[in-house]
Amino acid sequence: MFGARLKDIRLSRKLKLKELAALTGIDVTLISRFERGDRMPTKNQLLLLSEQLGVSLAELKKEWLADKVVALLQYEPMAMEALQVAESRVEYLTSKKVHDAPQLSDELQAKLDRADDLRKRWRQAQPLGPSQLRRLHEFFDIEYTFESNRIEGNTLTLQETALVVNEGLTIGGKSMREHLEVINHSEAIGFVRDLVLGKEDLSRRVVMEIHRLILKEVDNENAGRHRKVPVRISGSDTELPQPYLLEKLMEDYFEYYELHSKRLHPIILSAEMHERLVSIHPFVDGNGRTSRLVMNLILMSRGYTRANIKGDTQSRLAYYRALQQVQKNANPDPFYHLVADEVIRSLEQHLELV
Ligand SMILES: Nc1ncnc2c1ncn2[C@@H]1O[C@H](COP(=O)(O)OP(=O)(O)OP(=O)(O)O)[C@@H](O)[C@H]1O
Repeated sequence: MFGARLKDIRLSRKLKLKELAALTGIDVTLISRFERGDRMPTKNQLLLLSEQLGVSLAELKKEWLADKVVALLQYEPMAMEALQVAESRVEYLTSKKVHDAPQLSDELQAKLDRADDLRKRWRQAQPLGPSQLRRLHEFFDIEYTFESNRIEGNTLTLQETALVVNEGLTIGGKSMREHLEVINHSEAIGFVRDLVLGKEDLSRRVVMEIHRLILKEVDNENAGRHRKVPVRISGSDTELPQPYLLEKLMEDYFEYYELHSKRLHPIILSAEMHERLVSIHPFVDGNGRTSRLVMNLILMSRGYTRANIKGDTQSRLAYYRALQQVQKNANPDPFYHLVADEVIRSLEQHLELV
């Protein structure tokens, strides 16, 4: 217990109560109450006590926090269950170093610098004429829909995707679902573009709306709603959070964004928000497509062009492996590189066409 520990340390330092009070500036009766467990010090008082007693703040704080948890749970019949739930949340938050800025290698920093140079050139090329803009959109939107849906297993070719989106044609031998996936993804790109134009930032509403568009008519019951069942990612043994954790994890997700949106490089931020969303996996289906659109909303709203992660087998496996590196080894580096490479490639392609 905190009080007993505090008293032990004070006595081991051969200090009387009033001596510690004089050293810390904390009232003598208050310190006596701390030691009896009648009162708890504030964070500031904790710091003063640790400094004057020559004991690490972490050591004191551990006892202090444990007492707070006990005080909260001691008369609750569900105390042990609540602790288990809290434990997995805390594990998630600490493993992701939620509040730390990541360390970037020189190689990665060089890529970010290169992307920023290209972005500057892309900005200088603005504004584009309406017909040029339309051609660019047509070209890159179709390619993006094709690749993102290919990752998910959609079998329409690039040409077929273009025919469905541009001409409204139906492709013989392909399911209704595959057609809807193409149309929906294309609509979701339009939604993201409107957000960028209207300067609307990432938010819960935005994520839910992107997801709703992705699953519209394909699975209306789950479109724009969190899953209520446990899920697995096929071919991966990554443990995904139980449904009852989703609300809190999504709250943390948006809190992370708020805390980091102005601190991280936009490419790193977009990679983080992508990876975090797929690792929470809040939806029964469509998590990948939604997360890739979220990543692109972040990039586009900061003046970059879209990162288009490819759906061929080799690229898909590299993408999955990079995600797995974050989930299993808390190593985001390969995923940062992957996103940075795609942003650079995309900017180069856009610049070639203007
Ligand atoms: N360890 C992992 N291995 C593979 N995919 C992972 C992993 N962790 C997260 N994911 C993400 O999960 C997505 C698959 O989830 P889900 O099937 O819900 O999404 P989808 O949009 O329907 O499909 P897809 O993302 O394949 O297009 C992958 O695309 C990837 O973004």
